[in-house]
Amino acid sequence: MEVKARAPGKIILAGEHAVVHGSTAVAAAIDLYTYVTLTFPPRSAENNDRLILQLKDISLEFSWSLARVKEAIPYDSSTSCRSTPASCTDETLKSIAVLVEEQNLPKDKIWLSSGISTFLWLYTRIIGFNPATVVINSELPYGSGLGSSAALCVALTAALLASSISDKTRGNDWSSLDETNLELLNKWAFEGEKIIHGKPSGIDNTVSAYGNMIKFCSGEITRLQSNMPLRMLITNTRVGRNTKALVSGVSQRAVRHPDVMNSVFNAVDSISKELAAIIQSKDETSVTEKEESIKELMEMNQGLLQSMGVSHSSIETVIKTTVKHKLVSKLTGAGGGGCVLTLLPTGTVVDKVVEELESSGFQCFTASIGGNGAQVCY
Ligand SMILES: Nc1ncnc2c1ncn2[C@@H]1O[C@H](COP(=O)(O)OP(=O)(O)OP(=O)(O)O)[C@@H](O)[C@H]1O
Ligand SMILES: C[C@@](O)(CCO)CC(=O)[O-]
Ligand SMILES: [Mg+2]
Repeated sequence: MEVKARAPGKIILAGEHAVVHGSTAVAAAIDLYTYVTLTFPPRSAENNDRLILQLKDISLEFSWSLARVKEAIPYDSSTSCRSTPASCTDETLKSIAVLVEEQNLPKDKIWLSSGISTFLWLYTRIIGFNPATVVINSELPYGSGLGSSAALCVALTAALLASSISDKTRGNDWSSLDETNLELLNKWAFEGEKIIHGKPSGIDNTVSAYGNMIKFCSGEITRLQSNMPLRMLITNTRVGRNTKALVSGVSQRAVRHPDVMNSVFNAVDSISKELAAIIQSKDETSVTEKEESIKELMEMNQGLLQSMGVSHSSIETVIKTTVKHKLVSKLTGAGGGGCVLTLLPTGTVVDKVVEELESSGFQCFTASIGGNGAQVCY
């Protein structure tokens, strides 16, 4: 039996980091996906005692004997049920880390360890100790602020949950999960994100699961309906970074300067709320006026992100370059490198700015904003 699932990456239009501390943030799905294909071998097959993971786009394969996995991951019946998402304990995570170490990841791919640990946790909790081959392929740059970790957790969980849904309509079309399964999927994906991010807010897995555009605050989701054209240029600085470390850095700054950081987080909250209101507004305000307001909000958000300590010289270079072309930019996702968003007001011609950014070694692309969430195909 084979099940396929896909989940999109995302951009955060406003509110990253502050959202971890209870502020509002606004995020949208983009049309770049992570794909997961799950195949269960027939009982008679040769590899029916193994769990195999293939990362297609980076040409890596991992394989565990199920007996070894069973031995390493403590079995606790209270946490091994598909319908009750649970957190991975520190003890279990240590055992899983040993299973990952045994695969001897190449030194330059050590950053994949948390993703592989998350795979083992989600797989064994949702499916149990059954043999399968899981193939993962992603269109998203890894660790660049476009939610590669969340797309992995959401697509993988979608495939795992879908494999045991009895009411399957077979065919080649992608279909969304029903609300109940979507809610369950989002909870499991959040547990996966915890392994990769440490202390995620849940916004990345939520927008990847539900798609479209959302306003998110302390786990509360408001689906947004955009009433204006919204085009963004995405520039990947190609500077690698790690969301877990950046989130932890902001938390440490908040411990050192609680009053200042609370004011910063409150300001971000207001920015996100105002941005959501502009995007949804159906009043008489012209698109140009709305775009001017969004520009200013993005500029202020970037300033506050800088004061949280998550900007980077490469991000500043992108911002300065786009300002020369009268365009406004902000980092998106965790910062520290990764991707930068540049608002493209109606009628903007991007050729010149893209040329200048790419000549500095950055990679530019546009993506359609606010599309599908998680989908499955049987
Ligand atoms: N397709 C994948 N296969 C295996 N591991 C993955 C995959 N995608 C992401 N990961 C894991 O997620 C990590 C990157 O997650 P991280 O949260 O740091 O960045 P991001 O999600 O791309 O950006 P952001 O969180 O800012 O949106 C990688 O180091 C890897 O461990
Ligand atoms: C930096 C952060 O706010 C967004 C990462 O895309 C972390 C999170 O919300 O989990
Ligand atoms: Mg992430």
